[in-house]
Amino acid sequence: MNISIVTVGKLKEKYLKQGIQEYLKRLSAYAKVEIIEVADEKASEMLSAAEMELVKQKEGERILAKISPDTYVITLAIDGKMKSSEELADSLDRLATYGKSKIAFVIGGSLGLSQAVLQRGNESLSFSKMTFPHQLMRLILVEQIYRAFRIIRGEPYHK
Ligand SMILES: C[S@@+](CC[C@H](N)C(=O)[O-])C[C@H]1O[C@@H](n2cnc3c(N)ncnc32)[C@H](O)[C@@H]1O
Repeated sequence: MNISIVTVGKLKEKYLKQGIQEYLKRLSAYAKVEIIEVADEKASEMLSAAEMELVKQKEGERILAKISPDTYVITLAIDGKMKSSEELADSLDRLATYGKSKIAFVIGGSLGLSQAVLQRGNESLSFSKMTFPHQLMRLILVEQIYRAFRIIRGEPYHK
């Protein structure tokens, strides 16, 4: 299975980089996982609603340019569908069974995802009703993908 995680902006914090690298290393036993970063737009605190839409639209175009037509896309959004770790594992297992070998998880920038990206998504996944910083979301996501593979393989992992 080829999994890409399409994200907005460069990851700066060392502690997040280290955590993500650790899970990518562990995941290499189960799948090819790559992180694709697209450039973020400068977004000051003072933007109008129209300007915020434009930021999301521009970032969205960059995201969509990285996704091939045959990719199954899972957008991450606060108001997406919540799943347990077992349900996420089951979804990934089913996708593999039905021949969907290319999967992209998409994390928005500080203002979120554009409508165009949400519409491209085959499903939308929520990690709770809370808002997480997009850079921390990467770490949470790679851990949950790793957990999903351990569950699929029936391998022990702390609860
Ligand atoms: C800082 S959040 C954006 C907040 C923005 N107000 C919104 O509603 O999308 C940046 C990105 O992180 C991801 N994210 C943050 N919290 C999330 C959650 N609880 N569930 C799923 N994705 C989340 C989403 O992809 C979001 O676009």
